[in-house]
Amino acid sequence: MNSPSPSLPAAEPTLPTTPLPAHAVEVRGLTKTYKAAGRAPAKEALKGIDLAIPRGSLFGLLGPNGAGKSTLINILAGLVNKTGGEARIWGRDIDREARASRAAIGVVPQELNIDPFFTPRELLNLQAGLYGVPKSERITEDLLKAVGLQDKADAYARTLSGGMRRRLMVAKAMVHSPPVLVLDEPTAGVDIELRQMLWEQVRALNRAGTTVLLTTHYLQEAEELCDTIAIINHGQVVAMDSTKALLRRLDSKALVIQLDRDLTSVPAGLDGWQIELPEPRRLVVRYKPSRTRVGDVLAAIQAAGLTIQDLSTVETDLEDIFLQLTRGSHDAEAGDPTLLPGSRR
Ligand SMILES: Nc1ncnc2c1ncn2[C@@H]1O[C@H](COP(=O)(O)OP(=O)(O)OP(=O)(O)O)[C@@H](O)[C@H]1O
Repeated sequence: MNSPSPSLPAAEPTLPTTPLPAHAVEVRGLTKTYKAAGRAPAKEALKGIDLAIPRGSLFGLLGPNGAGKSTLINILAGLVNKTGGEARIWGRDIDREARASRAAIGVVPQELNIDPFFTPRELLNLQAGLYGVPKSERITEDLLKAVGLQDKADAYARTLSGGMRRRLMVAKAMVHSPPVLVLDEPTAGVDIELRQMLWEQVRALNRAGTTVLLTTHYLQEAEELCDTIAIINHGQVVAMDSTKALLRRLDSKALVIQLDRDLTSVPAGLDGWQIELPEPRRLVVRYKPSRTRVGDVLAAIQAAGLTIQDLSTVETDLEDIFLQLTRGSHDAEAGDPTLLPGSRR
């Protein structure tokens, strides 16, 4: 497979020239209530979302199932009508300047709905036509190259592999050179190799100037790829910060202690600690570095008559923060925040 080229078509838009906005996307007090239908009651999917996505960022939108991510993206893409609030894409209001705001965004949906009887070149030209891009301004060949599909430019889409189809979808979303690209769960269900490749492609697009907004269920994906992250839960933003700051925010560490003998339960002398015994010879102690010194933890272990054979510390990761902020909202994802190292992914 060809690697996507890092040199992608310039992302700065051919929209009427006004000063570049500080924020590629700005959302204020956005609400959405789906009306009651049949027996289904009305559903307040977004309850006043405020979001500011810096121009040039690689922004991750995280949240458990049903948090409102798709609703938010679909409102930005002009596919769902909001109930209240405001949204601007590249400085263009989605109501008052609907055409301009839509021209500023490209959306890669989760489903790979590609017409199997078109070739990638035909498909991109067709899409460019839909966006009214004149033939002389089309960037079909650049896009095919950028996503590593120039060799497949004239092959029927049905003969493309899953990975190629995904890359074609990214190219399709870029035909009108939008400065903002939205990817809905870009690597859902893809294998590790393809995921790495798609990440590299997303990074390349971002380096070339495109602001990227992606939703993901994979916390590792957000942690590795995104410079800024918003976590939404029950239709509200519960955290928005740089990935680094978010990771610093949780004052928590885990000490993993290997013992010299098997235990059947945590010794009574350690009752006051947040402690678990995932294996007969392994204790995991969670503590707050701002309040507890690691020496105190070790002293307590020794005072309980245990001999430490080996130990290591585990830093907080995004999963801890996610679980802390969305705890109780979703059975499958909001489990015990003291999930043990090694049992997470
Ligand atoms: N067309 C609709 N009519 C009624 N309710 C809807 C509709 N679309 C979404 N909802 C509800 O709105 C809430 C938010 O859904 P949304 O799809 O935006 O969440 P999500 O975060 O994208 O979840 P997922 O990760 O599962 O796609 C959910 O409770 C969902 O059931």
